[in-house]
Amino acid sequence: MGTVAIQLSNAVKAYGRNVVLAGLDLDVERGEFLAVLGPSGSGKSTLLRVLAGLEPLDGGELRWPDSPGTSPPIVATVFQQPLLMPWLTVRENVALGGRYRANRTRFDHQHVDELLALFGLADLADALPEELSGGQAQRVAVARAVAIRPQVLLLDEPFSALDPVTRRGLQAWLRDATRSLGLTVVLVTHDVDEALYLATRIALLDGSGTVAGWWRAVPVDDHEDLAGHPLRAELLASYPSELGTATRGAS
Ligand SMILES: Nc1ncnc2c1ncn2[C@@H]1O[C@H](COP(=O)(O)OP(=O)(O)OP(=O)(O)O)[C@@H](O)[C@H]1O
Repeated sequence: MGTVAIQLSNAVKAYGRNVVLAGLDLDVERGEFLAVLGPSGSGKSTLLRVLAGLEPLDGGELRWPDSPGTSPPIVATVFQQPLLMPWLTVRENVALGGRYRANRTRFDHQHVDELLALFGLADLADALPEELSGGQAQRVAVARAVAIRPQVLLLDEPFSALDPVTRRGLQAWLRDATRSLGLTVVLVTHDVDEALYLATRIALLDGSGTVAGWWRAVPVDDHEDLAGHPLRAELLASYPSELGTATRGAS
């Protein structure tokens, strides 16, 4: 196992009588791309909010073994919707991320320009969000998140609202971008193929608030190779058909 960046132990989270995380253990290794799979309502978004520090736990512990002292790593989160500031240009939206970091009052123009170039947004720098396609807007959202120079990037189904072709393109782009930045990534998704294309490790939630199984994965280079991916059938067979009905676990 690699160096553990985030460790969640025996996590419990309930909304009233609805117990969403029921003693869940999860670790995130530094530099990995972890995909968390699970059916709708299994607690993926809740788990991500817990990892982001946006949601307090009712039980258990969140630790950052790899960080100095007890301070958490710098974590950036991207949600299903891009949530861009509609009155700011692409450049200003991306710069906003960098400005929040360390309470900067001025934009780091060079860093913003580098990100715009890396994310293929240079030509759109002066566009407003209303002029962007869904895929372009989500790229801006990721660039804005990365502008705070995070160690960990948390992604909550960032491409779920996009058409399949755009989605594939963005998956390829995300993989290249996060690799070149050396980020630790946690992606929650209900799409087995998205997990197999992107992830170096996969956790499947069982629909009862714990993890049904873990898999090490070797991402494929081409979407066309996903149909024959050796883990695909196993993951699909293990996938809970509804909440609380995982068919079998895996190691
Ligand atoms: N803020 C909240 N208040 C009350 N209940 C919540 C809240 N957030 C989530 N829940 C409930 O927790 C459960 C898990 O929701 P969550 O959004 O984490 O699941 P999910 O796996 O991400 O689902 P989806 O794939 O549909 O987004 C659901 O029953 C949901 O209704």
